[in-house]
Amino acid sequence: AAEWGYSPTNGPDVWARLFPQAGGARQSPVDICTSIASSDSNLEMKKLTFAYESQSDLRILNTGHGWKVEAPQSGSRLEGGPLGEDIYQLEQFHCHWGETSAEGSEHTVDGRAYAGELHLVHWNTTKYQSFAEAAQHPDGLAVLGVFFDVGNESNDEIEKIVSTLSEIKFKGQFTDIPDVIDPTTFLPSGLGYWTYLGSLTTPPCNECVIWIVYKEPITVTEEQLVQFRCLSACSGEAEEFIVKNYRPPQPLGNRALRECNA
Ligand SMILES: NS(=O)(=O)c1ccc(S(=O)(=O)NCc2cccs2)s1
Ligand SMILES: [Zn+2]
Repeated sequence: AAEWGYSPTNGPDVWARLFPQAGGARQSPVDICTSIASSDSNLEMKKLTFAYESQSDLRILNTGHGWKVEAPQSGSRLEGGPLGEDIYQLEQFHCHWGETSAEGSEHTVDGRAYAGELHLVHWNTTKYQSFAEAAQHPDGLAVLGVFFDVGNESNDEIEKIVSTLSEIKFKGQFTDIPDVIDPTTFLPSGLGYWTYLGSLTTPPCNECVIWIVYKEPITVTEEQLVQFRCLSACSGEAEEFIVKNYRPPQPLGNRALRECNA
């Protein structure tokens, strides 16, 4: 079967042919129209809380669509906010970027794209026995989205990722990140967020994600994004750089978009 990707022949506009869910009514990402976001009082009451472990030797993989850090953290907990009474556990994190820093995020805010977007993927361990099972249910996954702004300060935690990319230039390659990674450091200082019910933003586009998108971006440098774009989408000598791997916004439809100004 033809491999999905982000080019005109295998990109977001044709995913629904191979992956029917991609044409569903609760797809992600979406454009966050700040004027329709409703500040929902009970989000304020149930504070979103997270607790992560610092881990070293996490495996980073070139998936052919970007890099992904496998971080199954049985000790991590994400709960509260829009997550009801369930506890979600970190499974992996990855990010999306564009050919230039004028684009790259998946979610947009009042039509504005950021230079990239980090996704911390969690699954509902209260209700489900595995990540794969959770991904088959409407409340199975919770993904924290963090926007990237380009600035002069290099992001030290992202630098730990960047420093391994030369070892995983080709699709299928993986290596261990020697540095200690603390996922908390990826989060912005301001913890206000928007939340809505959506999907995976890549095939199979399962409609199983409770999205939590932080309002405040974190800063990375242009050089760090340039390094992301040097990853190859192929496993062999042929070089096809992963210069963009974001899905454009999908219709919000009649979904509620809520905000919490933590
Ligand atoms: N951009 S995003 O955070 O919405 C993700 C897209 C894919 C993700 S996954 O790596 O968790 N695979 C999901 C699965 C594949 C098959 C069964 S579940 S997370
Ligand atoms: Zn993602």
